[in-house]
Formats: sequence, C-alpha cells, structure tokens
Amino acid sequence: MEEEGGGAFELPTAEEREAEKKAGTGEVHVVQRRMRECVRILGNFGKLGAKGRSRSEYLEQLIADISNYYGYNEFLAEKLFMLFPVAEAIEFFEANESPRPVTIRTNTLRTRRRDLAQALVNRGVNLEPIGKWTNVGLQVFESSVPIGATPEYLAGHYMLQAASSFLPVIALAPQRNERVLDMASAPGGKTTHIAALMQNTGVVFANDSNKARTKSLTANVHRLGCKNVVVCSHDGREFPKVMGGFDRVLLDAPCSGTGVISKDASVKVNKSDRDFMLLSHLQKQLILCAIDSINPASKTGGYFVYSTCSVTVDENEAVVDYALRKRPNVKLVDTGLEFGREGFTSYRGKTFHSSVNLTRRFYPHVHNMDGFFVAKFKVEKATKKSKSEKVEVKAGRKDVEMEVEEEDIGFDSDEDQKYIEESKRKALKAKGLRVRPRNQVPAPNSSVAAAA
Ligand SMILES: C[S@@+](CC[C@H](N)C(=O)[O-])C[C@H]1O[C@@H](n2cnc3c(N)ncnc32)[C@H](O)[C@@H]1O
Repeated sequence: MEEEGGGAFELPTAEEREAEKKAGTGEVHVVQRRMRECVRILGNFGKLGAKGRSRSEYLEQLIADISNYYGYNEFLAEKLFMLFPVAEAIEFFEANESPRPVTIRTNTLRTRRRDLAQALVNRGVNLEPIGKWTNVGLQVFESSVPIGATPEYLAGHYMLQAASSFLPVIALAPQRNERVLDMASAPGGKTTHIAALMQNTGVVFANDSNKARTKSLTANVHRLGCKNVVVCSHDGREFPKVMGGFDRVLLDAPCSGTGVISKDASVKVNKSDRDFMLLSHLQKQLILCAIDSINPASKTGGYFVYSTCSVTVDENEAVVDYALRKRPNVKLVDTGLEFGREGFTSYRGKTFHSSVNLTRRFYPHVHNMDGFFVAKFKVEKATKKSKSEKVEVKAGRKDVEMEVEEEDIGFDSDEDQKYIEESKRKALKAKGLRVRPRNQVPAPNSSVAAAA
C-alpha cells in the first residue's frame, strides 16, 4: 500500500479513538497525517481500505479529526462534511481558516468606479476590479489608510461589502420606479445597492425586525445618499399584512452563518441541531410571507429573491422546495448570475423539485468568497386551484404558522414539532405571558393554552 512517511498507517479502533478523545487527543502532526491518509484511502476505498475495516470507520475518524483539528463541534463538522466529496470537504474547512478578500462596492449614486479607484489609489490603496461579473466592485489588496474611515467612505462613495453580498441584488435586478421590499435589511448593504440600481427612483422599503439594527441601516442609507428608501421595523412574518403589492422582494434571511465562518468562528461551536431546525422553520415562514407580498400582476417585476450566507441544505434548497410546494403560483427562474454551483435537487435521501438546480451556491474554496446561496422566483397570478390550496394569507403570520404545523412538509415534519413548541414558548415569554413548564399538558382553559 502506497503511503506517506512515518510508518504504516493504521486506522485506530473505536476504543482507541475513544481513549484518545478522553486523553485530550494526539499531536497535531499525527492528526494531520491521519486526515490525509483517511482522505487518500476513502478516495479509493476498494483498493486502499484495510481488510476488515469499513468505509464508515474511516469516515468517523476523519470527521472526528476535522472537528478536533479545525475546532468545530462534531455535529457541525459532520453536517458540513456531508456537503462535499471527501477531498473537497477538506478544502472547504481549510478555506474557512483564512479571511476572504476585502472588497468594496462603488456607490453609483455618488461616484463612478473609475473615479473612486483613482481617489483611493491616491491615498495609497492598492486595488483592482473584482471580476467581470460586477461593474461596481473593487478588491482591496493593501492599504496604508483604514478603508472604513477614508473621506470617500465617510462621503458615501462606497460600501465595505463582501463580494457575495452583491449577488442577490444582481439577481433581483430592481428597475427604475419600482416598489421593492428588502424584508431583512439591516445594516443595509443590499438595500443601498438596490437603491443605487434604481437610481434613487421608486421606493425601497427597508425592513428589519431588530430595531437596534435599523440604526446602522438608517446611517448607511443617509451616508450613501439613498433618497428612495423607507426604513421600517416589523417582523417579516407580518407582511403582507402591513404592506404588500411589491414589484420585487428580497429576503436575505436570518441564517446560521455557515458560509461566513472565516469572519465569525463562533459558528463552529455554537450551533446545534435544534438551532438549524428553528432557523429553517423561521425561514419557511418568512419565505411564504415574502412571496405573498409580491404583486403578481406587476408590469415590470413580480420577482422574489431568497438568499442566505449559509451553505446548509435545510436553510436553502429545503426552504426553496417548501415554498414551491406551498405556493403553486411561483416558479424558480435563472438567477442571471454568471457563476456559482447548481443547487442540490436531491440530498441524503431527500428529493427536491427538479427546478431547484436553478438556484446557485457559492463557496469560499471554489469562488474565494463567503459561502452563499441565491434563488430567484417569478410569482404568477394564483389560479383557482392554487388559491384553494393555500390558507387565506391576509391574516399573515398566524396562518403561516398553522400551515407549517398542520401539513406534512416532508423535510422536517414530526421532528419539527418540539422546536415549533419551543419557539412558541419563546414568543409567549417575550410577550410577558406565563409559559407552562416543558412537557406539561395545558389545562383546557389555561391562559397559556388560550394564548397558544
Ligand atoms: C443576513 S442579515 C441581513 C443583512 C442585510 N440584508 C444586509 O445586506 O446588510 C439578516 C437580518 O434579518 C433580521 N431578522 C431576523 N429575524 C427577522 C424577522 N423575523 N423579520 C425580519 N427581519 C428579521 C436580523 O435582524 C438581520 O438583520
């Protein structure tokens, strides 16, 4: 068997692995070598696998080592590992260890990219255009001045923004004079981009449920000279009850942030199975409200973009597929983005609608940008059939909750129930209502039972 130096490689037994775990795990170079060997053997298991040892033993060892070496909890290490072929998974974890390029977006309401680049070069900034796919992005290689405090920054000539964040707005392609909703918009990177593409015409409703975060949103809107933006703060699930009839809607959804681990390493250890369930549930509620906020008769639009800075399937394809099933009047369309991998149409035994391949995934190790997901929908007029299929949406949030609870949504059906209960408990607590202890059956007329 061909193998690297350091003696013959032997896969530890389950007992040895357990003992190593208890003892606080082996030396870095041992773990590194073991990962390399496992990747190599799994790449050609039929030929290289040791007699009597199964593929899953190698996989278990590899995931345990990834978790230990890169500092993830085992649950997340496995969840992310499963997204890729074995060797590629290592590239993904490795890419999360180094920062992505610093990028800025020219604010075309105030300047042109060429003029901005010249002004920054004059201040000692080394930069160049990001790529052909954007005519407003610049990549900063090095700078003798803080890029977030130059006179040009303060005058609103640019936004410090990850390249991946341009993508959903490019896909949304807002037009002059349209009425647009940015449902989860703080701190406004995408809102201000939308406003610029609309050349300060029409109106952009920039909503975020977190009031504190709307401060930085408002500050950015002012700094960048956006005059067509209205900032508001509602739970996205209250749309379209608070407002509807939009030509286009962007839902840059709250997510786990598994695409931006290089920026926020805390994600490695602070996400559990339950967090993903709760997030996916919220995303499913929000996506239906976003779709229902669109005017299907819009003369210029009728488009909706869903995006996350996460790479997990349950926050992306599963949410999109759920929306397709719940809203027969929407279909996925091409994002118009020139690159990005196709979304999964099946994943670990779950099959999604075949059009989910129109969605796009972006990865740090492939595209040298944050992990990201973009889906673009066209909303059409509801036919009689599709109308009868959905519960009245005018009442908004409550009905969406009911839909999630009452129907088998395939991906997370029964298992979801305890998380739904938990989120209800939280909502009641937030309202200052009494919450019954977990697992206690509510009395028929108790206030909790009534409120729930
Ligand atoms: C990914 S961030 C948005 C980033 C923003 N689009 C940008 O480009 O600057 C997600 C946002 O969703 C907001 N959010 C979370 N739950 C929400 C809800 N139920 N309704 C509306 N906004 C929500 C969070 O406060 C957060 O600002």
